[in-house]
Amino acid sequence: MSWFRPKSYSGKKVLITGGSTGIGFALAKELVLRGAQVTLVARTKTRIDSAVAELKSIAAKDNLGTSHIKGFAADVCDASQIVDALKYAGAVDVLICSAGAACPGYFLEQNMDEFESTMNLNYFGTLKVIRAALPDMVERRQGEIVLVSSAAAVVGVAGYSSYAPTKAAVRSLADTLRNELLPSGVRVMVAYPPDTDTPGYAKENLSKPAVCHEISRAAGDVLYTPEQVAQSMLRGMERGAYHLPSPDFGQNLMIAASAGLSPHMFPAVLECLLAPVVVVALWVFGHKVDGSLRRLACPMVSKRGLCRHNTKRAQALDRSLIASAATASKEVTNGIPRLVEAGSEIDANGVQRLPLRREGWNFWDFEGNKVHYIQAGTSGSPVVFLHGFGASAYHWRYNIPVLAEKHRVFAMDLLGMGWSDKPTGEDIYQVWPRQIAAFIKEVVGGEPVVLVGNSLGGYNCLNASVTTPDLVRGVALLNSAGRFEEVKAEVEAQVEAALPDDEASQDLKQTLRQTAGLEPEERKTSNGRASISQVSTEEQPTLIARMTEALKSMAVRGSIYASFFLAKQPKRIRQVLEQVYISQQNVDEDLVNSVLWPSEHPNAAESFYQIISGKGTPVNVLLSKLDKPVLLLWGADDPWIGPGSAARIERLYPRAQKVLLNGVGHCPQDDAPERVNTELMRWLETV
Ligand SMILES: NC(=O)C1=CN([C@@H]2O[C@H](COP(=O)(O)OP(=O)(O)OC[C@H]3O[C@@H](n4cnc5c(N)ncnc54)[C@H](OP(=O)(O)O)[C@@H]3O)[C@@H](O)[C@H]2O)C=CC1
Ligand SMILES: CCCCCCCCCCCCCCCC(=O)[C@@H](N)CO
Repeated sequence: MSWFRPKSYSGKKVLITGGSTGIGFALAKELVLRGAQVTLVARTKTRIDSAVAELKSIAAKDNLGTSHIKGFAADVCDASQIVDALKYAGAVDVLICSAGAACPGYFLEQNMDEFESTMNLNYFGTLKVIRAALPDMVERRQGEIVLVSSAAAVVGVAGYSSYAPTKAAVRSLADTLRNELLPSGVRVMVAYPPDTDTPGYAKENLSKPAVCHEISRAAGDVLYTPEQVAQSMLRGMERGAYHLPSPDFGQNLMIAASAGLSPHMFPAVLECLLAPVVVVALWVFGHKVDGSLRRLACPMVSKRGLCRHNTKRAQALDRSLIASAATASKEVTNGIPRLVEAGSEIDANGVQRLPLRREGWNFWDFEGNKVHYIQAGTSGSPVVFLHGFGASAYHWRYNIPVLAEKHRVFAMDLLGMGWSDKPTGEDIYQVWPRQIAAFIKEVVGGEPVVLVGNSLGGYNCLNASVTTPDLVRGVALLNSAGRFEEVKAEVEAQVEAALPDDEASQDLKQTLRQTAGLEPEERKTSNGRASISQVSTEEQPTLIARMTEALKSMAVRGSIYASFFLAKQPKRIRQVLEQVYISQQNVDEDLVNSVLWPSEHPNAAESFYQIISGKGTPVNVLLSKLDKPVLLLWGADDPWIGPGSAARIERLYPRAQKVLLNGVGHCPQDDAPERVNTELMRWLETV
């Protein structure tokens, strides 16, 4: 071991998989500062490009060369893409395998798919890259390989059953490779990061079951920065360590204590001295974790008379454990991929409804984004529920169990809201119709559905029915939102009504439309938000005008962000809900939490901004293209989108059936669920 002469990475060619974000990117920054020639590999080109640009600016600031900093888009699960990446990078001196992910959940609640894909990415994605890069290293009798395992490999954190074993496999691979390559001159290292504040960590938090949080809490709830983790790792790499240290001293001791025959992290003398302390500390910590797990599972234990505590959280956990165990056993017997079917509970008034689950129900991948949905019912025609602004699939808590008796029922979280991902690239109003169509095809199975939407969800139902009419049988709109260009549309209707629908009248209609300023009707925008700037590009704006525009949009974004941070307080959420609900008792803690929890996502503010500032095709334009049975199920006492809006839709789409619900507010499905269920079921029979 060269304790006194740290290894230098200056001029070394380093390839980092998963180098575009998180720990991989932090390592890249450290290595660039040490003069290394870094190539990043990840799947998403745009993120690679911005990472490379940032690395170059870091290097430039230190007067280091930037021409050897580059990136290549490749999937580590695909052997041929790996070969291409290695060809692009050239002979690699240091290979760091950081691409990986975790998708926590209860063992019985996860799909087989999640176990397989996580093993595929974390273990085989590491193994395949090493296999491709190694022959050249062996031939040159030099090279370094860093595998990224996790502290979870050693602790078996509850809730990580699809993840921890993949990291244990990575560790074991490192051990065997280290031994096998000992005579070859190729050096192997392995790292065990603690919980680290990365995009990957934010994502896994969305599906983390209560137990995981419980263990983090027992471990002191420390979240390290990727920079801290990368600096520790590099210190270990520089001094020639095999087990690379993490910034968490306790976890390092634990890794050291479980290191078997491999060279330990601490000098043997130090370990001998610390051993008694470590043994006791591990024992204490183990008991602490077991204790919190037992407390969580308490209501189950209580049935056998062992319980002392009975917290609300424990009850919620218990419900979902029991429900999932029941469905899991059903699914395992018929051998089909498992789905978490929504089970129901009974509310204070004796009405059936879904329990709220911190970790959500099912997740499905749409264009690389995680989409959350709830599913119930095994037969009957499919119905898809779409929630409104700030809400989630949970907003259909009273409707799903009832409709599931006669239908296959689905409720999905629109991207940007609920438990679904919050992407920040493309205009969200363009993404939603694609998301809905893909959901119907991939999750529902392609059979056309009836869409039921509330508020912004209603708008999305309309939009999807027009963009992919083949996938939709009918639309129920509950106090649906969306802007109108009504004046124009009404003139248009008058033009249509005034003249007969024959060849001869067409030219005259055209002229009338032009005089009324109706032609061209739609501005072609590739992205709804572009419409303002697009107009100004046509007019060749002055520099001042452009700057004012930029400042204005910054100010708007700033104030919307600020209002988001104010709005996401539980008290505020409750206030707003109480404003728009008539049945105040339905504004309960679960409902508030279902709005609050998703707002804790790091991208939530940006999503909020994009949804508020985005536009999308006006409702009247959508209605003019619509050809489906429509039910307008309208809370008549909605202070936001009152019965006037239903009347407008009726005027533009006379085929619509309208049912006004007196004494009902903006969210009829949750405000007066029984009436909504009855009306919906009745209408569904006729569609
Ligand atoms: N953060 C944490 O708390 C901990 C993380 N770890 C481990 O550290 C490593 C890095 O984690 P973290 O920084 O949080 O991860 P991030 O999710 O922040 O970054 C993951 C990186 O891997 C890339 N990646 C993901 N899938 C693939 C793929 N199939 N092919 C190529 N690249 C891929 C991502 O880019 P793209 O999506 O564009 O492909 C991104 O660059 C992982 O192995 C993780 O398991 C270990 C312990 C704790
Ligand atoms: C001397 C005794 C002290 C013992 C301390 C033990 C603490 C154990 C805590 C385990 C935490 C596991 C984090 C894994 C993070 C991870 O891999 C995911 N975040 C993946 O992204």
